[in-house]
Amino acid sequence: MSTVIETKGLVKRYGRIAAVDGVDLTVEKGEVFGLLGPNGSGKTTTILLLLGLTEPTAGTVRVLGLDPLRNPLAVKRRVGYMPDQIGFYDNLTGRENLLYTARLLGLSGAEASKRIDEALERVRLVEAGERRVSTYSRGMRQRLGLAEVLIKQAEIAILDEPTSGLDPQSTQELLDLILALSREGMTIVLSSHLLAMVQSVCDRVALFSRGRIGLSGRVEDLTSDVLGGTHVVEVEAQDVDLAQALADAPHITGVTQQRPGLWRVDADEDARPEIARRVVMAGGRLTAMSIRHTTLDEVYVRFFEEDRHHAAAA
Ligand SMILES: Nc1ncnc2c1ncn2[C@@H]1O[C@H](COP(=O)(O)OP(=O)(O)OP(=O)(O)O)[C@@H](O)[C@H]1O
Repeated sequence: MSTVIETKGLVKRYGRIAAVDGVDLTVEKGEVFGLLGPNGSGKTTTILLLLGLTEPTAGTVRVLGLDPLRNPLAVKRRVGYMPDQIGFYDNLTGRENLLYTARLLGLSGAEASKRIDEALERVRLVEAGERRVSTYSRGMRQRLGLAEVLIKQAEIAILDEPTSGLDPQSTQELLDLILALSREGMTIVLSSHLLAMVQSVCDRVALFSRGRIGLSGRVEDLTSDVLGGTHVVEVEAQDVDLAQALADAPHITGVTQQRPGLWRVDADEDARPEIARRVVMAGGRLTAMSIRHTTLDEVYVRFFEEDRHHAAAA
């Protein structure tokens, strides 16, 4: 693996506000890396610093081994950027917009047409490509944004809130497209405040809070480190003390009673068969059981709540 993005002690202050407050970030080639956190936590500012679009107050940034402030053109050539609000010429068609980008890249007519055809096909805008962008939905604009990244043959794509404002189906389509690009070797950095929605596509994530990265790592590792398990089983049962019945059960990392007859069981694998067996063995009556994966939203809430408690106690 080789490191393609590295920041050390990155700080960006706007007057008294530290938008980014000491960020150390490493992204490896071919990863899908998520910058996740609520509005205002410093994700966009971090992205602007990676692209050399704003100057750090302190710290260093290297993108593909280059300092984006000193080599802005070299970085721009090799890194595709899709901002939160993508600017297209609304009166031009999708294809004409891409042609404009291709000209800026200095591509010859034949090469530009070839790349545009391939990109439109890839993002499923072949027919819509002939229509004015003013008629596009938000999802189509986002896909046209990705087409632009494709035309550039970027080594890294940096996508700011790519799924915001999209309906569930368009979100899934865009995430599938991002995964496909990653499988072909493109490194992807994306930001989002919708933690659960993007956790499925990210190899690693960094959770931002107030300009800092509180936690980072693989999603499964974060959920098991912070929550003690990767699965949550909700159990409804009568005539049983579930905490006692599961006391020494394997793979169970926590049992919390939510109300009489209803428990949340944290586990590091699908523990439903063992739970069912133990309820019955203890003479109880199982009335319902459901399972889901733990989400990054839960990790976020738990971690930053503890963080706040520690800060308050200090
Ligand atoms: N140009 C600026 N001038 C002053 N303050 C700014 C500027 N840009 C960002 N900030 C502040 O820095 C903090 C971090 O903002 P940033 O846009 O990086 O957060 P974000 O996590 O990307 O949020 P969002 O999802 O809303 O874009 C916020 O408090 C914001 O108000």
